[in-house]
Amino acid sequence: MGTIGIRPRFLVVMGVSGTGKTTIATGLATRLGWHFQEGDALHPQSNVDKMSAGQPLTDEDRKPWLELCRDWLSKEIDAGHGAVLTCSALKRIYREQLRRDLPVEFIHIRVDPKVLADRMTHRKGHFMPASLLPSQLATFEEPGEDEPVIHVCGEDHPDVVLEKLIQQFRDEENQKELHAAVG
Ligand SMILES: Nc1ncnc2c1ncn2[C@@H]1O[C@H](COP(=O)(O)OP(=O)(O)O)[C@@H](O)[C@H]1O
Ligand SMILES: O=C(O)[C@H](O)[C@@H](O)[C@H](O)[C@H](O)COP(=O)(O)O
Repeated sequence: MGTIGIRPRFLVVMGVSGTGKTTIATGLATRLGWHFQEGDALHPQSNVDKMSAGQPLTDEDRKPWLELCRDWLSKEIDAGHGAVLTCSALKRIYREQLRRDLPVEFIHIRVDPKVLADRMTHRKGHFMPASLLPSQLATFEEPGEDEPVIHVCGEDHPDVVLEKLIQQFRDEENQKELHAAVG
C-alpha cells in the first residue's frame, strides 16, 4: 500500500492533444507519490519534427514510440512503484500495444472539441499546433467497454478530476477488502 492507502497502479492518461493529460497525470503522481513520465518526451525527434510541421503521425511513426512507452511502464511494474504516463493512445491497437501482457489501466479525459481548440490556441511553448486537432479527433477511437478505462470529464477543474479519481481508487480498495473479509 502507498502512503495514503492506495495500492500502486500503472496508469496511462490518454486522450487527444490538449485534453489535460499532463495536468492530470502530474497531479496524480504528485498526490500519490507515484512516478511520472511525459509520453511526448519519448517521441523520436522525427515524430516531433513531423508534428511541429503540422503533419499527423502514421501508425508506423507511432509504433516505436508506443514501444518505448510500454518499456517504461514495464520497468515501473517490475519495480512495483505506482506510475503514471501520458500518451494519446488514440486507437485501440495502440492501447493493446501499451498494455500487452501488462496490468496497465487507462484514464481517458473527455473534452468538447471547441474547448480543445481554444486551449491549444492559447497554450504556449508546445510543439503541437492547433491545426492538428482535427486529425487527432478523426483518428481517435472511443475505448470499448472491454478495455480497462476510467473516463473523466476534462472540463471540470483539475482538482475536481483528481479528487474524484483518488476517491474512486479508495472505493475500489475498500470494496476489495470487503470482498476479502466476506469471501
Ligand atoms: N481541466 C482543465 N481546465 C482548464 N484548462 C485546462 C485543464 N486541463 C488542462 N488545461 C489547460 O489546457 C492546456 C492543455 O493541457 P495539457 O495538460 O498540456 O494537455 P495535454 O497533455 O493533453 O496536451 C494547458 O494550457 C492547460 O493548462
Ligand atoms: O499520437 C499522436 O499523434 C501524438 O502523440 C499526439 O497525440 C500528441 O498529442 C502529441 O504528442 C502532442 O502532445 P500533447 O498531447 O501533449 O498535446
